[in-house]
Amino acid sequence: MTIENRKIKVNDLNFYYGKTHALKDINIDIAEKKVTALIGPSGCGKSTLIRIFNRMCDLVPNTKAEGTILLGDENILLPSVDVVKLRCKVGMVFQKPNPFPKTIFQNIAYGLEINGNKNKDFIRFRVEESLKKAALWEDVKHRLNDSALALSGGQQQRLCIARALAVETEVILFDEPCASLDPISTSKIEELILELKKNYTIIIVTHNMQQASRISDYTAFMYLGNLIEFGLTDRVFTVPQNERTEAYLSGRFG
Ligand SMILES: Nc1ncnc2c1ncn2[C@@H]1O[C@H](COP(=O)(O)OP(=O)(O)OP(=O)(O)O)[C@@H](O)[C@H]1O
Repeated sequence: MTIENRKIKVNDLNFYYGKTHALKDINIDIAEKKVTALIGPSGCGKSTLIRIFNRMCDLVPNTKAEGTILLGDENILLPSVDVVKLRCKVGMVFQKPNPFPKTIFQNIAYGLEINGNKNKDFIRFRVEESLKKAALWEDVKHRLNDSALALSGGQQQRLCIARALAVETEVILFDEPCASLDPISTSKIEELILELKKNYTIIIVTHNMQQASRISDYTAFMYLGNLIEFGLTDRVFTVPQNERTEAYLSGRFG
């Protein structure tokens, strides 16, 4: 499927963990400032695919990636890519909120400081701006020096989102961001994702089909390392073209 306003282009991507062929000939375009959901049964390669977009997969020994992934014009799979810079552009939010055991303020300032920002006014401005964008400012503005670990699970997840937004982020990867949250915190994160897509390109892995249909513009269905079907979410959910997509969406496997 051709996407207008493409932010990422994946060409003939194969990925191996040792002998395990986890991603097979993946070709997919990710639209700019839209939400793309990756769905499919356990072990189909969703997390592997999302983790390649900021080279988190490099952290696993004995892996191999083949093919190209263009972010703008840059092939992010090239060994010469500066992964620290890449991870600033392509931020990630995990299943379980993982704030640093530091204050709320320091959690967000950290990414700016390791990027060489020394201007305290700028850092304060960015911390406030990021917390506002993550809909957390009102909750924490009077206690920025409290430990981040004292926040609720939903607040911690919004803090992790704010942390991802503080640097020069263009793409945000969400790997099952609501899996450990209650329904109210989940709906806040969903609202936030819809707000964030005005300015950011978003890719989300989810096991929750309702969530995928509520918040995504495009859906990719994966199975055994293959990309089986990809298209506009409304179309994939209402008239799936592949029988495995249809079986998965109707709860017949997975
Ligand atoms: N660190 C690893 N080392 C070896 N094999 C791995 C590793 N991580 C994943 N795999 C394998 O790669 C394949 C894809 O796994 P992946 O975690 O990407 O699937 P998934 O669709 O995200 O699954 P889930 O929904 O259960 O999280 C599986 O066969 C898995 O066993």
